[in-house]
Amino acid sequence: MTYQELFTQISAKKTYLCVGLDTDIRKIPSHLLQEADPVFEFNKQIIDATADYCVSYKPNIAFYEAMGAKGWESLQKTLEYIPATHFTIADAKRGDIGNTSGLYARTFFDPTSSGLDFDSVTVAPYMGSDSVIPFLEYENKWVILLALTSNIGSSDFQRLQVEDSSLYEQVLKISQQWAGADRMMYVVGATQAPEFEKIRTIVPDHFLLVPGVGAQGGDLEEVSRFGMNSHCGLLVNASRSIIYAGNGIDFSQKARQEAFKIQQEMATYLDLYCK
Ligand SMILES: O=c1ccn([C@@H]2O[C@H](COP(=O)(O)O)[C@@H](O)[C@H]2O)c(=O)[nH]1
Repeated sequence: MTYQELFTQISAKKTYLCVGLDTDIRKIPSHLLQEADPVFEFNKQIIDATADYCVSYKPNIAFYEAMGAKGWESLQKTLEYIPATHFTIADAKRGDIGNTSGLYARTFFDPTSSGLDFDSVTVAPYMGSDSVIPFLEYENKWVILLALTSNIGSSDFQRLQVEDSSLYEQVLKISQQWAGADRMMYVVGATQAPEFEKIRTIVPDHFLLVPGVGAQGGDLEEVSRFGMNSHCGLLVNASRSIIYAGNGIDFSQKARQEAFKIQQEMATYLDLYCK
């Protein structure tokens, strides 16, 4: 999916919500456990219930890897079920020496090899350019580079001062030599709202993937006010607050209501701040 296609979806549906498919078999409603593939059945119902109100889905790969071969199978079926109109993110946080990164890229971007055909993958910048560039060798695929994450520990390294700015700002500056806003996004946590204004001076055009609203307490209004650009430029992720909004037979209805609530709020912010 291209930058323009993503913006077209956002404008048409008045939402920049990304639903996180962090599906933990220990947390899904018990009536699904009798299904042949409970994780896929859960995801399928969540997707059916929320697709109208979001533009993106982000399975966090940890939740699938933890289940071994069966988890990879559920992941593949889930990815195939997501409508082509929705931008897909493999939240895998990979990155290694170039030779190995090439194999990670193949895992998420080459369906003839792995069966997976994601639009994008999250990548850690720590090992530098040669660890990221192999992901960019796939046409029409995106790298989403970790910049300023939502967790407390983000200050351990990401906010360390390097020359005249913090390490995460250097990540934003230097990585722009590797790809433009049409192929690269950045992860910035919703819990870091005061930083968004500064971030927008460094990367005015890029999309930011923003996890941390809902369960982590980030403020959607603040993120939107300080982070939005003229092409929206935001994909705001919520995982647990949507997919586990209910735990009974009506779990998907509850998820739909939660996604609808966020979409309604986002429609207001698009009118106010997408300029
Ligand atoms: O900085 C980051 C980067 C990634 N994540 C991931 O996003 C979701 C958030 O889930 P919630 O349930 O909405 O809190 C999850 O997959 C994280 O691993 C993040 O939270 N922060």
